[in-house]
Amino acid sequence: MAAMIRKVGVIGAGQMGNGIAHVAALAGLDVVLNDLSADRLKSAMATINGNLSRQVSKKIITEDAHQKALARIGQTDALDGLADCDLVIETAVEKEEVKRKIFHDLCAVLKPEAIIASNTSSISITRLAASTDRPEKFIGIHFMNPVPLMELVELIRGIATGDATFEAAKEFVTGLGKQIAVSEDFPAFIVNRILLPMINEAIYTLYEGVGNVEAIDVAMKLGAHHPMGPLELADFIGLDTCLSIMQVLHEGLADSKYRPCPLLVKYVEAGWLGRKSQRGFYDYRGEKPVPTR
Ligand SMILES: CC(=O)CC(=O)SCCNC(=O)CCNC(=O)[C@H](O)C(C)(C)COP(=O)(O)OP(=O)(O)OC[C@H]1O[C@@H](n2cnc3c(N)ncnc32)[C@H](O)[C@@H]1OP(=O)(O)O
Ligand SMILES: NC(=O)C1=CN([C@@H]2O[C@H](COP(=O)(O)OP(=O)(O)OC[C@H]3O[C@@H](n4cnc5c(N)ncnc54)[C@H](OP(=O)(O)O)[C@@H]3O)[C@@H](O)[C@H]2O)C=CC1
Repeated sequence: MAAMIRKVGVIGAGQMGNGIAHVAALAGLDVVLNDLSADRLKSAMATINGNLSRQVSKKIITEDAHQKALARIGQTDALDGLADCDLVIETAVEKEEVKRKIFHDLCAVLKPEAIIASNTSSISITRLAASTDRPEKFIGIHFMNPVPLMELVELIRGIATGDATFEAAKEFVTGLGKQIAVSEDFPAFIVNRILLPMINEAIYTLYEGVGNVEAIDVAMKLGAHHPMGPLELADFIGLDTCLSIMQVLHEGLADSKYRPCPLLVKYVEAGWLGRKSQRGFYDYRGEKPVPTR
């Protein structure tokens, strides 16, 4: 584990923040999880506890490791609770103005030698770095969902990211037992540059009536051996996040092939964001997910 990274701050206690706190604590690091409300933090701790228990019942970790990891995670609803962290990873919503405001406020309280990272799915690391007081200590550390299960983390250097920051991030990620893929700082990096247009095309396939939700997901699961169908995966990622990534691709690469499907826009406008809001391409409110089209 990177000698200099002992305490990790995580901003945003959503599905990614929970996962990052979970794997960092299991790796023996002290973690401080931040979100806007105490209620959100309480439910995040319950989720992390449940996910650790799942790993105990699958014999992936011991009950002792579960309890020690939980005890390593502190919580704060104020950014100054992160002041003495060695690394702070931002995992708030995929909206550039929200992230820029967080970095501005964080820099005012965070110790100067600390590294700041964003888990953004798509937004320019160079641009986000420019909203901090330390672009040479800023980097993209992009985990995949669900964090405890997925092996890959993308590392993205902004134009100003220093070698020492890159090496410390690499050591941190490797210490979590993850593999690294290095991506240049272009919209949506590697995984989402390839994955999200596929998901968007699946939504066009639904929009144009080529197949219904079930047919599209079964086709890709059994016909292409994808572990989840593209619409099931979109719900899993979050439709708001999928739309934001497509918008960054569309604007950043100025190519109509990245146009977000109007049906995706409509679902987000309805507040049907997938699993996290209980409704998306499937309705999750009953015992089993039911297709909404
Ligand atoms: C958008 C971005 O910026 C980048 C991205 O992340 S893109 C998304 C990348 N991820 C993928 O493509 C995932 C594709 N799906 C898969 O690989 C597999 O379905 C999977 C690994 C997620 C699940 O594998 P599985 O063997 O079926 O797991 P299983 O034990 O049945 O668990 C499934 C469930 O637990 C989650 N899960 C399992 N163990 C977990 C753990 N320890 N912690 C957190 N979540 C866990 C699963 O997502 C799912 O949730 P529910 O039970 O609530 O429905
Ligand atoms: N979902 C995915 O598959 C992946 C997502 N990512 C990226 O990770 C980030 C988070 O995504 P995800 O976890 O799915 O999103 P979620 O919507 O699950 O969680 C985001 C969390 O951030 C909180 N939040 C919002 N604003 C602030 C703020 N100013 N300060 C602190 N917390 C805040 C939200 O609170 P509230 O709900 O109260 O607004 C929520 O708890 C995004 O940048 C996304 O692109 C990266 C890889 C995969």
